[in-house]
Amino acid sequence: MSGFASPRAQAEATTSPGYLSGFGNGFETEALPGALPVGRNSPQRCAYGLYAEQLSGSPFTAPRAANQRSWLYRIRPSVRHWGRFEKIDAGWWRTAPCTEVEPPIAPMRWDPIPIPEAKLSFIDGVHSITTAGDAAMQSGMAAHVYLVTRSMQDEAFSNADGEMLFVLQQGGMRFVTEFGVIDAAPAEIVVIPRGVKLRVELRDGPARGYLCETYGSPFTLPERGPIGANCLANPRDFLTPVAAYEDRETPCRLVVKWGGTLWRTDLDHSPFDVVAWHGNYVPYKYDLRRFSPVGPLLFDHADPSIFTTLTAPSEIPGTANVDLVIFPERWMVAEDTFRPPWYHVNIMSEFMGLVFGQYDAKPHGFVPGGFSLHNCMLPHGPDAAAFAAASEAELKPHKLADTLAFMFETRFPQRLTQYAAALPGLQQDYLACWSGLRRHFTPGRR
Ligand SMILES: O=C(O)Cc1cc(O)ccc1O
Ligand SMILES: [Fe+2]
Repeated sequence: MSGFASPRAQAEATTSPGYLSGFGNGFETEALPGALPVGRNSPQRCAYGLYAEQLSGSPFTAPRAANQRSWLYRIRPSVRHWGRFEKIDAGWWRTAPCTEVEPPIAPMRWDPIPIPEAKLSFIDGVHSITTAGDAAMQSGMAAHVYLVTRSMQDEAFSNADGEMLFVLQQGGMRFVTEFGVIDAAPAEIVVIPRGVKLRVELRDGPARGYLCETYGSPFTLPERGPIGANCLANPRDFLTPVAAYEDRETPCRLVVKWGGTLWRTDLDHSPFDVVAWHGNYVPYKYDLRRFSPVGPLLFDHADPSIFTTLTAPSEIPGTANVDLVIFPERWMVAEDTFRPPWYHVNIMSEFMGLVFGQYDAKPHGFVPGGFSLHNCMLPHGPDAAAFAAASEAELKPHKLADTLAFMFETRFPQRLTQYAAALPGLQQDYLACWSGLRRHFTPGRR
C-alpha cells in the first residue's frame, strides 16, 4: 500500500485538490520541492535546514498491520514547541475515570444542546456527556458534544489522552493540523490521531457536533469477511491532507490535554511548521454518505455491526474499545420482517446521535443534534409508535431516505458526567416512549 506521489502525481491521484486518498497508506507529501529526504529518514542535514522528527502512534514493535508512525520535516522539533506549562480549567471536558455521577440504571435521551451566544473556541466548547474505561490505562472512551462559536486564533491544541473522531452535525470546520489542512462539512467525520496538533476554525457560522475520544488503539477499518473486497467504507474515500506549513514567528498559545488535565504554554512561533512528511500515522476525513451499506436482502434484520464504519479494537477479538457504526440512507426490502431494530439488551453500551433526518426506531423525540445513551444491559428498542407502524406496514421495498444516525458502541459501561445529568434537555419521560407497548398475547389464537 504505497502512497508515493510526487507533487504533480499527487494532484492527479487525489479526488480533491489538497488531499491524498487511501486508508493506512504510506503517504508522502512535501510543500517545498525536495524537502522530503529520498530513500532515508534521517540524513545528516535535512533540506532547507529542517529538523527530522518521528511521531510514533504505535510501539516500534507493533505488528505490521498495526504499526503506525510518520516522519515530519519541520522548522523546529516539537521539543521547541514545549514551554513551561500551567494547568488551565478544563471547562466541561471530562476524562475517564470520572465518577462524579452514579450512572442511572435507565436508558436516557437528550434534546440537542442549543449553541450558546458566548464565544467558545473548540477547546472551551467540548462538553463531555459520557466517559468509559480509564485514560491512564489507554483503554476506554468518552463521548462529547462540541459547541464552537469562534475560531481558534494563534492557538494550537493537542490531545495526548486519545485519538479524536469528530462527527460534524451543524456548521463546517477547518482543521489546520501539523500534516496540512482539512476542510469538513456536516455528515463528514474527521479523525485526529493522538498527539497531533490542530487548530479548529469555523467556516460558515457556529458549529455543533459529536466527538469521540478513544483512549486505546486508533480507529481502523473493520474486516469485511465474506463481504469481500468492496463496500462498507472503501479505503479510497478517506482523505489525508497534503503538507502545508506556517512560517510564522508570532505568539501562539499551545494547550495540551495530558492525563485528563489541560495544560497551557505560550510560544513565540507557530507550531504548524511541518514542511514535508511521510508515513501512515495521519489525520483524515471521510464523508459518511460514501458508505456503501450491505444488508438483509430477503428477510430479518441483521446486527448493526454490518454498518461498522471504523473500529478501535481492544485486546479481545471482536470486542471493540469503541466502534463507529452508522445508520445511513438505504433500501428496506426484507419480506415478512419487522424491519426496524429489534428489541435489545446489549453487553456493549451504545451512545447514539443523529446528524440529520429521522431514525426509524425513534421517529420522534430523537432529533438532529440530540443524543441517547443505552448503557450496558439496559433494555431498549423501537418506541411504541415505531412498533405499531412497522407491525402493520405493507412490506414493499421502501427507502429510508434523508437520514443519518450513528452510534459510538463501546465494550465499557459509560459513566454520565455531571454536565449531562443536569442538562435541561435531558428527557425525563424517555421511558414513556415504550409505555404504549401493551401486551397482545392471545394464547387461544395464533
Ligand atoms: O437503535 C439502537 O439501539 C441501535 C441498534 C440498531 C439496530 O439496527 C439493531 C440493534 C441496535 O441496538
Ligand atoms: Fe441498541
